[in-house]
Amino acid sequence: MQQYLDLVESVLRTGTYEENRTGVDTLADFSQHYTVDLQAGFPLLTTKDLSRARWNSLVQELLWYLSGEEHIRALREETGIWDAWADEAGHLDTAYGRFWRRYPVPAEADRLPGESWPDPDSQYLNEEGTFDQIAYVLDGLQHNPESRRLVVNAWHPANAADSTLPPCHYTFVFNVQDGRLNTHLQQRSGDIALGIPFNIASYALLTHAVANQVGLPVGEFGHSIVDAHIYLGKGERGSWYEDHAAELRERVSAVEEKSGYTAIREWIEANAPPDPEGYDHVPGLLTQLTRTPRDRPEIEIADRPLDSLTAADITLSGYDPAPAIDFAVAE
Ligand SMILES: Nc1nc(=O)c2c([nH]1)NC[C@@H]1CN(c3ccc(C(=O)N[C@@H](CCC(=O)O)C(=O)O)cc3)CN21
Ligand SMILES: O=c1ccn([C@H]2C[C@H](O)[C@@H](COP(=O)(O)O)O2)c(=O)[nH]1
Repeated sequence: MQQYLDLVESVLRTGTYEENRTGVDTLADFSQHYTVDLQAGFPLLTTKDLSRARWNSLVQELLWYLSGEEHIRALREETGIWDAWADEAGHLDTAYGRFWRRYPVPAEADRLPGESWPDPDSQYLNEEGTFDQIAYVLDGLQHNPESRRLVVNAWHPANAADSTLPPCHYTFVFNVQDGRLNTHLQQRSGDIALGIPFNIASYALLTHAVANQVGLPVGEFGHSIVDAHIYLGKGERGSWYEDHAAELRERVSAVEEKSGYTAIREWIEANAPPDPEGYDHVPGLLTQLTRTPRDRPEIEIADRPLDSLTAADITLSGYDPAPAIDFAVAE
């Protein structure tokens, strides 16, 4: 997907050196946006291999969001990608599905005069009194597809203020135009090497699943990322970039052929302190920039209700990626 390579290149070309809570410093760029045509194939990156365990992690993560579960007890049987942020019992400070499917609604006594809230027998309310945003948007797409209010919000300000990991992808909107289902995602913070490839594929998959459900063809995926960043490594490796970010920007800006990215990688490996664990994502992303995106794979999702979808209902075909690249996750 060329849009991903353009994003990587843009952060390398204009990003600035920033510190953050993880202790792994970043090169960060403000406000990135792109759109992807979902009719032109499924946007699973082909410039690195995301098949097998990685694809399974991605699919299971989306099914977990849709399950509405606030814990990862079932998810962690399938993948370890959320383990570092959960406690022994599998609970998280913030779980996407909890807010997608069970957004808290004020108790009657806490409602202000004149405010509108659903009737107790509303089809969107769960038995516990929470609001099912997915049921709301599915119903809207079926009965009122021209609506411009088909928003799902994972951000609860009071939870976010206290959480160790508030949602990164925090609001999405379905928007039907020209008879096609578009999805726009708003993300406050994006880990370009690890999180973003998952986020793109995950929301593309969600768009296909919802499109199937409501009988619409897929349209486009639009993605806005506020703090788009590349992790630079721990300790001395990370701080090496503080003095070399400007030179990196110049070198990337001057590249004319893909082989130029290999030369920058060699310059880093020859000069920067070692990074045995792979917390520096720049070399692996430069490798991806040397690669040409291949034809996109296709996705097929069995025709069954969203709530009963399993991984076996989702089939990826024609995926022919370049070799895998390992990146370590900053916690
Ligand atoms: N720094 C950071 N980046 C993230 O992308 C991220 C977080 N933290 N914290 C919460 C979630 C967890 N997510 C993650 C966590 C790990 C991988 C990861 O390690 N991916 C590997 C392979 C994973 C596998 O074995 O399936 C990859 O190569 O894509 C991806 C997304 C996305 N989020
Ligand atoms: O879906 C996700 C989830 C997380 N991320 C990344 C973005 C940041 O690198 C970290 C979160 O750290 P904050 O300090 O809370 O921003 O996780 C992602 O890219 N995609």
